[in-house]
Amino acid sequence: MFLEVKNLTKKYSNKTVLHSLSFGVDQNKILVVLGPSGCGKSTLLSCLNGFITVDEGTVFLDGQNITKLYPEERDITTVFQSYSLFPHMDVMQNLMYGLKFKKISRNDARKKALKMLHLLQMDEFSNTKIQDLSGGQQQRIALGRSLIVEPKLLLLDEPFSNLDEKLRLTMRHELRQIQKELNMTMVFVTHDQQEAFSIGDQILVMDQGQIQQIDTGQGLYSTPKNHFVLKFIGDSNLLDNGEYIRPEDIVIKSDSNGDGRIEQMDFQGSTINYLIKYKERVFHVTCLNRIEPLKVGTHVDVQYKVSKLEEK
Ligand SMILES: Nc1ncnc2c1ncn2[C@@H]1O[C@H](COP(=O)(O)OP(=O)(O)OP(=O)(O)O)[C@@H](O)[C@H]1O
Repeated sequence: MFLEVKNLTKKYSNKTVLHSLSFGVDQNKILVVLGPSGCGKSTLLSCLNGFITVDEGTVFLDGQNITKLYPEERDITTVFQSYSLFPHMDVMQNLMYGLKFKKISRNDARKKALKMLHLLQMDEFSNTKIQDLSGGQQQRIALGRSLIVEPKLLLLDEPFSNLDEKLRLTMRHELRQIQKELNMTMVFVTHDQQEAFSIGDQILVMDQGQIQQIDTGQGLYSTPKNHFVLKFIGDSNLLDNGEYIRPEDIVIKSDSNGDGRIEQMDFQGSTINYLIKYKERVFHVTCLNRIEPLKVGTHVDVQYKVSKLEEK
């Protein structure tokens, strides 16, 4: 494993925030750390980049034990939610800043910065002042400034959460393109499961400082290991004994003799969400928008597929 974390524990004045975490990330892959607010995501990143010290455990990067190194001794850069660019410098100066501490000529630094601008699709902004950039453009430059020093590991702490929905989608796509182009290894923190699905090669689901499951997005969705993951990832209709039905696993058809009834209809565009009453219970149902939406009060025939948690 390129990044290997073993039994990492972090306490804040006797309160354990990270409980003996062990996981790894292969080279050139993106691990997404996904969990609710306060579960310890940012603390984990700070343990990796060395901003805080760990109480127990080890961190190996590319075979080197970096657990006790100072941040500047680790070959790791971090992109934050706030862009933390230098407002008095222009785009090129911001990009070239990190290279000042590397032994490369000013000319080579300039070439690298121009190449990075091109990769970020921002060629025409080289001399633009930071305050004249939009939020999305600033975050691109912040990303470029971290990437230009070619760190072994890039950490990203909710980097797109200040951007609007559409830009977030674009940035996710662009990040994956850039990651492939530069062969970067990344740990990306988010509380947004759609973001985790679209970015992560692997997703580490965390709750209260404990790893709940590490898997691909598809793996988490199709085989959640416990109730937390089941409830946190996607929507589901919980039954008894660890059984559940995903909303898309219920098929409804208008049928005046059917024993289901539409209680609510929520039009979403490409999909339609329904609440149906069936056998004295309420179920969430998601259908593709292929037929005319069923009206509240319509009786429906109900077919479904039940899934089961491996652990209860
Ligand atoms: N410097 C600190 N001193 C004491 N407790 C802290 C400190 N920093 C974080 N904590 C606590 O540690 C826990 C984890 O916080 P952390 O910021 O890592 O969570 P998070 O998952 O990143 O949350 P969010 O998504 O809201 O940013 C929380 O209970 C928080 O209150």
